[in-house]
Amino acid sequence: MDCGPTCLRMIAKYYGKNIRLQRIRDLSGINREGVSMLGISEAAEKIGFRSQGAKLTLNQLKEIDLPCIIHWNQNHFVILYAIKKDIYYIADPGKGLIKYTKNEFYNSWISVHNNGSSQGIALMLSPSPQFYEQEGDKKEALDFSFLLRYLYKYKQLVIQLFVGLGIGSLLQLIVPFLTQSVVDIGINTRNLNFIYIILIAQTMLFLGRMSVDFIRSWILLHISTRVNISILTDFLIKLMKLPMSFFDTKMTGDIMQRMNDQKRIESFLTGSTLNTIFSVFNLVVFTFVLAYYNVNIFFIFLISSVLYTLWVIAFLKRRRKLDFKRFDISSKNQSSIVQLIGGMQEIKLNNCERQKRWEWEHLQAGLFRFSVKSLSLGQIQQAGAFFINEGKNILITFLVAKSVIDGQLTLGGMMAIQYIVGQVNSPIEQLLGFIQQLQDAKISLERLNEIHELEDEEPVGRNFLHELPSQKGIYLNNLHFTYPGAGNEPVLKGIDLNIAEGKTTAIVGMSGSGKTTILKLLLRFYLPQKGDIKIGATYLEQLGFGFWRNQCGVVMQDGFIFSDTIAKNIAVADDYPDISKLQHAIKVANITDLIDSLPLGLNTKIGAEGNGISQGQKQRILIARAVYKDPSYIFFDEATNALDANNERVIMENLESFFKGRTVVVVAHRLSTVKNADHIIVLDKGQIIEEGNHTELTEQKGAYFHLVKNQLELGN
Ligand SMILES: Nc1ncnc2c1ncn2[C@@H]1O[C@H](COP(=O)(O)OP(=O)(O)OP(=O)(O)O)[C@@H](O)[C@H]1O
Repeated sequence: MDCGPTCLRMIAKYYGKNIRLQRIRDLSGINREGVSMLGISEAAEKIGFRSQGAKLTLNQLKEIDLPCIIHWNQNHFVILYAIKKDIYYIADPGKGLIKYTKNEFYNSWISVHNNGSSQGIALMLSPSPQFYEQEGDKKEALDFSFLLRYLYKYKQLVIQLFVGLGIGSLLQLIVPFLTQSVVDIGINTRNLNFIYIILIAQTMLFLGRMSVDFIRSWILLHISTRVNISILTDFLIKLMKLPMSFFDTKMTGDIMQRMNDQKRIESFLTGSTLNTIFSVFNLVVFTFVLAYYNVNIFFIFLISSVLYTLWVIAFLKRRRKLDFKRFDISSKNQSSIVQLIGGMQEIKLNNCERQKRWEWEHLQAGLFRFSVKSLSLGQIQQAGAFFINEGKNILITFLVAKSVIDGQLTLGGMMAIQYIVGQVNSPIEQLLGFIQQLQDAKISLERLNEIHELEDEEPVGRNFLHELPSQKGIYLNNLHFTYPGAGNEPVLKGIDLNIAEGKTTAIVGMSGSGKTTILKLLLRFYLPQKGDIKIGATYLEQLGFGFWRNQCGVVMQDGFIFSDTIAKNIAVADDYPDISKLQHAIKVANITDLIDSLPLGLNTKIGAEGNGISQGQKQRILIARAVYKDPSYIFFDEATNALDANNERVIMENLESFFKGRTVVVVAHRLSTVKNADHIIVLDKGQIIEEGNHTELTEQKGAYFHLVKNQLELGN
C-alpha cells in the first residue's frame, strides 16, 4: 500500500535528501486503497521534483533519464534504475533489488496496447533547484531512549535487578574453581570430606542463584507489564488526538497490527534483553577466566564469537524487509477478518460466502508464502551459526584433550575449561535471539513512532479559545473543499452561508451534493482548502477542538452505538449519568416506551454485545445522546429518516421546543423534517442553488419544489 510513497522516498534519497515517508504519504493524498500515479506526481512536485507521467513503449523507456517510477503489474509501483543489455534493474519497495529479463519486464510493465504499440506507464522525475534548497527531514530514528523514559519510573527496581545480576554472576563465577578443586584436590588426595564440603558449597551456590533468578523474574514481570500498558495507553491517547482524516487513510487492520506488534517490545523487555545483559556480563567475566586458563583457547573463542556475530548481523537487512511484508499481510488479514464478521449480513444476503472466504484464503496463501521465506531465511542463518559454534566447540575439545595428554593441563583444569566453554556458549547463542528481538522491537517502535510523529488535531503549544463569542451565528464564507486523495473532485465549491443564531437551518439536496461534508467541516473533521468558517466574529479554527465539539449535539448518519447500557449510551461522556437530564433526553427522543418494555430498563445492554435494536431505535438513542448534552449547536444528518411517521411527528414536536434558542442545522430529505425550518438551502454539486423558507421555495417551483414534489402531492 505504501509502495508509491516509498518509491518517491527512495528517489529523493538517491538525489541526497531524506524525506519522511509520512510526509510523502500526506502530500500524495494517500487513502485506504493506496496512492495513484497522479498522487505521487503531486507529492513529487511539492518536494521539488519536476515530474512527467507518460505512456511509453519499451524503446522510448530506454531514452529517458533514470531512475523513474513505473507502474508494475497494474497494482504496484517500483523504480527502474538501470537498463543494461536488455536486463532491467528494478528496485522494488517490497522485494529489494531485482533484475528482470526483457520478457519478464515486458509482462509486468506493459499495461496498454495502443494502435499496435504496447505501452507501460512511467513517471519521470528530475530534481529542480527548489529540491536542493529545502531541508530534508531528520532521520526517523526512534532510539531506545523512548523505552528508557518508560523505564525511568522503575529505576529502583531496575537497580535491584542489576544487583541481582551481579550476585548471580559472582556465584556462578565460583563454580569452575570448585569443580577444579574437587578433581585436583579432593580426588587426588582421596579426601572425601573435602569433596563433601565442596559439594555442599556448590548446592548452596545453586540455591542462591535459583532464588536470585526467581526474584528477578517477578521484578521483570512487574516492570514489563506496567511499561507495556503505559506504551499502549500513550498510543491510544495519541490515536484519539489525531484528526479524522487519519482514519480515512488507515485501515483498521493497520492500527490493530501496530498495537499487536507492541507485544514484541514487551517480549524484548521481559524476555531476552535482561537475560542477555546478564549473560553478556557472564560472558565477559568467563572469557577472562578462560584467558587465565588458556590463551589459545581464548583466542579461538574470541574469533569464532566475532564471526558468529557478523553472521547474524549480515541477515538483519533481509529480516527487516521480510518484517515489513509480514506487517502488511498481517494488517490486511486483520482488516479482512473485521470485514468478514462486520459484513456477515451482506455476505449471506448476496450469497458471496465462497468469494469472501476465497479472498481470505488468498491472503492466507500470502501469509504462508511469507512464512516459508521467513523460515528458510531463519534456517540458513541458524545453520551458519550452528557450524561456527560447533566448529569452535570441537576445536576447543581437541585442544584441551591434547593439552591434558601432553601434560600441560590437569584433568581438573580440563573440566573447568569445558565448564567455562559451556557457560559462555549459551550467552553467545542467546545473542542471536537477542539481536533479532532487538531488531523486531526497533521496527515495532518505529511503527509506533510513525503514529506518534503525526501532528495532533489540537497541537500542544498553540493557544485556542475556550469561550464562545457573544454573537453565536455561524458564517461560511466562500468555502471550498476537496477530500484528501489525488484525483478527488471538489465537493464544495464556494459555499456562502449564514446560519442564524437560535434558528433552524435545513440543508437539502441530491445524494452526494455535499450536505454531510458541510457538517463535517462545521465539526472540524477536515479543514477547508479555501474560505473560512466563523462563529460570530471568531474564526472556527481559533476555538479548541474539544471545546467546540462540546458545544455541539450531533447525530451523524453512521452514528455508533457502543456495547453498553442504554443509559451509558445516552450519557457517553459522564461516568455517572445525571438522572433528570437522562429522563429529559429520553422524553424528547420518545424512547420511554422502549425502555419501559425492557426488564432492565435503562440498564439494558445494547450494541455489539447486547440486545439488538432497530434502526429507528438506534436513531432515537442517538438523538437522546445529543439532547442529553444540552448543547448550544445542533447538527442532525438524516437523524429521523428511519423513524415511522408517528414517532417522527412526536419527536419533531418535542424537538421543536428543544431547538428553541439553539442554533440548529438539519440535513434531511424528508419534507416533514425541513418544512418548519427558518431557513432552507438547496445544495447541488457543492453549490447553493436556492435558499429561503418552505413557502418561498415552494412558490418558486424550482429545485426545492422538485426535490419534495412527491411528498407535497401526498400532502405530507
Ligand atoms: N472520505 C471521503 N473521501 C473521499 N470522498 C468522499 C468522502 N466522503 C464523501 N466523499 C464524496 O463527497 C461527495 C459528497 O458527499 P456527502 O456525504 O457530503 O454527500 P451528501 O450530500 O451528504 O449525500 P447523502 O445525501 O447521500 O448523504 C460524494 O461524492 C462522496 O463520494
